Amino acid sequence: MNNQVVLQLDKISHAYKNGDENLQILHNADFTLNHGEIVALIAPSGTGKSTLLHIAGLLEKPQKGEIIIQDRKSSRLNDRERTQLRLNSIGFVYQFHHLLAEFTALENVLIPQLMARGSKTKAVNIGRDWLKKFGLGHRFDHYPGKLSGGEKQRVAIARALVNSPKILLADEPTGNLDEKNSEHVFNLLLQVVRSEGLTALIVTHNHCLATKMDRIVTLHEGKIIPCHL
Ligand SMILES: Nc1ncnc2c1ncn2[C@@H]1O[C@H](COP(=O)(O)OP(=O)(O)OP(=O)(O)O)[C@@H](O)[C@H]1O
Repeated sequence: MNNQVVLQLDKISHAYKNGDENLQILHNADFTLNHGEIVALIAPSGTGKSTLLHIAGLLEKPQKGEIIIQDRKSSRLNDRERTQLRLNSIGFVYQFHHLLAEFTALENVLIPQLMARGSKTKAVNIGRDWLKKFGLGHRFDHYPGKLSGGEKQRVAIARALVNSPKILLADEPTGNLDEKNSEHVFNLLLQVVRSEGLTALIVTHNHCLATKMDRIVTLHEGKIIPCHL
C-alpha cells in the first residue's frame, strides 16, 4: 500500500436543526483515506455515520470544510462536475440493495455504466465481468424477485463497482443479511476490493467484520478518531 491520499476531509462541520435543537454532527472533522486502504467506521446509532458517508461521497454539501477527491477540491466544482466526479470516482452500497425490480441483475448493474459512458456493448461485457467476480455468472437474466437476499446484495455491490470507482463507500453493506450470509458477502466484498486495489470506507456494527479491515475509526464529539476494539 502506498500513502497516496485518494479522499481527504478537511475541517468538515455539519449540523441539522431539530426544532430548537442544533444537532452538531461533524465539527472540524479531518479524515484521510489512503490508496488501497480499507477502513471500518463504527459508531453508535444516530452519531452521523450515514451523514459522513453522504458528505464524503458528494451527495450532501457540508456547511463548512473541504472534500478533496483525487486532488480535486469539491468546493471548486459546479453541480455537473460534482456529479461526474461522483459517477467516476465513487461507488455506493447501502444496507438495502435498491435494485430495480423490473430490471434483470445484468440490467441493474449496467445502469451506472450507461450513465457514465453510454456504449451498450462495452457496458454489457463490463457488467457481466463484475457479476462473475461476485459469483453471479449464472444469474445475469434473473430478476431481483428471483434472487436470494445475499445474491441481491452482491448484485448491488457489483453495480457500485461497475464504473471502477477508486473509492467504495458502504453503509452497513451486509446489515440486512443473516450472520452466515453476511460473513460470506462481506468476505467476497473485501476480497474483490483488495484484488482490484480499491479504497473503501465501510460502516458496520459488527466488530468481528471491522477487525478484518486495515484500520477502524469512530465518531466522537463531531470528530473522526481512531478506534481500538
Ligand atoms: N436531513 C436531516 N435533517 C435533520 N436531521 C437529520 C437529517 N439526517 C440525519 N439527521 C439526524 O442526524 C443524526 C445522524 O444521522 P445519521 O443517519 O447520519 O446517523 P447514523 O450514525 O448513520 O445512524 P444509524 O446507525 O442509526 O443509521 C440523527 O440524529 C438523525 O436523526
